[in-house]
Amino acid sequence: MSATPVLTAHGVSITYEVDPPVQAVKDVSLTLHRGEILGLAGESGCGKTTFAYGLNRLLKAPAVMTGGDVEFHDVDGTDINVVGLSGEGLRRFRWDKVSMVFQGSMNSLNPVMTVQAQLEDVFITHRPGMRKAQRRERSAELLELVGVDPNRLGAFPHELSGGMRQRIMIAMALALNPQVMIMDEPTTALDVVVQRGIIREIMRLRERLGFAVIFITHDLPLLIEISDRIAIMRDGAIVELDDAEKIYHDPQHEYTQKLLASFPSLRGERGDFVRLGHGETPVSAPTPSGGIA
Ligand SMILES: Nc1ncnc2c1ncn2[C@@H]1O[C@H](COP(=O)(O)OP(=O)(O)OP(=O)(O)O)[C@@H](O)[C@H]1O
Repeated sequence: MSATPVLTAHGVSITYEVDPPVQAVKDVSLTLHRGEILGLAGESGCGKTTFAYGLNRLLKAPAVMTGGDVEFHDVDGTDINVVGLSGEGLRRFRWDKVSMVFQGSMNSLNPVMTVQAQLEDVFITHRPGMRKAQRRERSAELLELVGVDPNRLGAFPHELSGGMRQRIMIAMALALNPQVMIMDEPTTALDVVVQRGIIREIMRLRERLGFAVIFITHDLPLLIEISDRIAIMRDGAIVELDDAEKIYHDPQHEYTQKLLASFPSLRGERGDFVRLGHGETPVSAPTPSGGIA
């Protein structure tokens, strides 16, 4: 993992303009480094999703960004002011540079279109120069990347399990080789075994393709295992941000300590959840030092 920034948020504040107004995000600053997994943890309602939407310019009324900047530092050296994007610029930025996977995204697949048609749609919209054969080839390659048999390209969403559909959403988010993926509770709706399989896949893909991840969940034990750094959010603000190892062994903020204490399962070795299944041999997972365990 490098210490080169890929996405920077400065003093982001977001309010839902309802009566009375809800200030959901309060002056949040955060730097995501190229290739890192940054976990964002906090109780339900603390503002994680609102902040993630703000990062990717996905906020809709009544949510308003009342302050702050978001900057994307492209691999080609260009800095993009995300808050200032609109129209075509915004369309090109989303999915291409920063993509997003949500908890419920597996249900947002179109029920009357095959997987193939939905993957190809991404290319038709964003890569109009691509020929049909190239689109097909890339769609098959993407399914393979996320561990789904390319023979399933002709399937409709209802013919696939929840885990497979979520993998397909991850394939779509990967389609244009984004430099950042924002994952908001991407596996929460799935059972633990399927969840572990998908998380492992994300870790492997990250190793292979080098994108950075903002991984949002209230599941702190999971974040401790997979993240390089963790930000703890409470009531719209980040109260602590540090290396995962430090958050686990030496949390500074009282709220972080409380949050950790609320997970009695946090007793095993860091990495066990992802690496060790029932009787399985360990697979590669990043360690806090950035190496492979
Ligand atoms: N459309 C809305 N109108 C008014 N308030 C909202 C709206 N959406 C969210 N909020 C409020 O904004 C705050 C932050 O919500 P947000 O969904 O970002 O939290 P979260 O940490 O992602 O929670 P969860 O883990 O449950 O998804 C909460 O107080 C919530 O009630």
